[in-house]
Amino acid sequence: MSEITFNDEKPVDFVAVGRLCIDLNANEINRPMEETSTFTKYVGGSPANICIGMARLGLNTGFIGKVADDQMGRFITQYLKDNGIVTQGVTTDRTGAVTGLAFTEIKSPTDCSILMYRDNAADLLLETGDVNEELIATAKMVLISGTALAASPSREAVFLALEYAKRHGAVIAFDLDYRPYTWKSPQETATYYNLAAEKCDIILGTREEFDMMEQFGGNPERSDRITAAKWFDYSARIVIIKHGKEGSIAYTPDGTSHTAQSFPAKVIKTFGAGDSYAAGFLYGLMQGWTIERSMEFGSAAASIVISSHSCSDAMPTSEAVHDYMERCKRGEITANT
Ligand SMILES: Nc1ncnc2c1ncn2[C@@H]1O[C@H](COP(=O)(O)OP(=O)(O)OP(=O)(O)O)[C@@H](O)[C@H]1O
Ligand SMILES: O=C(O)C[C@@H](O)[C@H](O)C(=O)CO
Repeated sequence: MSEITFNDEKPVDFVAVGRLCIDLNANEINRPMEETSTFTKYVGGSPANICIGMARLGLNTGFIGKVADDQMGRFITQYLKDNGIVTQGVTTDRTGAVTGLAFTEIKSPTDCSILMYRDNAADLLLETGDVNEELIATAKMVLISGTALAASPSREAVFLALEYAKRHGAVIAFDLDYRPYTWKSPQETATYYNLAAEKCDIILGTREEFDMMEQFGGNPERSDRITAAKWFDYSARIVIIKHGKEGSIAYTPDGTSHTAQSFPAKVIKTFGAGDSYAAGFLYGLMQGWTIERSMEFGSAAASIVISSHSCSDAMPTSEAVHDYMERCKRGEITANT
């Protein structure tokens, strides 16, 4: 068992707060975007992907975010509904803001990048008045995502969501989801990330994301243990540092570390790994599994998503993850990278 317990009387398992966007993933892969003609449209944005992942795994989920009053915004809201996600916390911008677009370039399984169109993006216009306290009050877990801290008024909305989550006893997870393009300076970024992380029970990020938060000093060796230890003086009960294909490590306040290896994958593109890992890991915790078992499940979910063309649409069911793990054990799946 992990140290984390959930209030079983609450009807909603999981609410994510933050960005709802569109991914346009290149259809002609293994080439630069200059040579790509067609893209497939998917719902995107890290917290959206995680929430869709949790819904696919069978949990009751809801979302708090803002969409543009356009075809893309309506597509996103409908997709969430079709996946059984409660959308009462999804508001619509009325100022003419647009939907953030992420064009993904897949040059090779290990060389992927994202070209962002995020000027006047609706998701960053989420206001404090849009944060649905009623929905948060019904949730066992609330997840925030770092990109929503990049600008006002979304930044204040996230801090209010944290306040509501604390008030109503939700477990709070923070996926660092650091995207440099939405921020003005590294110093500003680290300031707000650190302020938010102080309030969270579970913090998930890559080594590079934690490096960004530690830019004011204190961990020159880039030690995962030192990174994690800092947060146990605040609210954290689990800190996970992800290392891509090398796997991941979790720390708990008693100083114990827990590791997970990655699963083999026929990688198409690497983005979406972190989101599917988060969904699988948090789902495992909510089933009362150990941290190791939850990390293993998250790692297998990540391998499935990176072996697929999309992030959101490829989020697996629980049966699909278990099946994948079995097939890996039998040696039926080997890595291509
Ligand atoms: N090439 C890979 N092969 C197998 N598993 C992988 C690979 N890359 C990532 N993973 C799995 O996904 C998990 C999270 O990956 P990573 O550390 O890259 O997170 P991330 O950087 O947040 O992902 P993203 O690329 O979505 O932003 C890893 O712990 C691992 O289990
Ligand atoms: O909004 C982004 O930054 C891109 C995401 O939409 C995309 O789905 C992704 O990178 C997943 O991690």
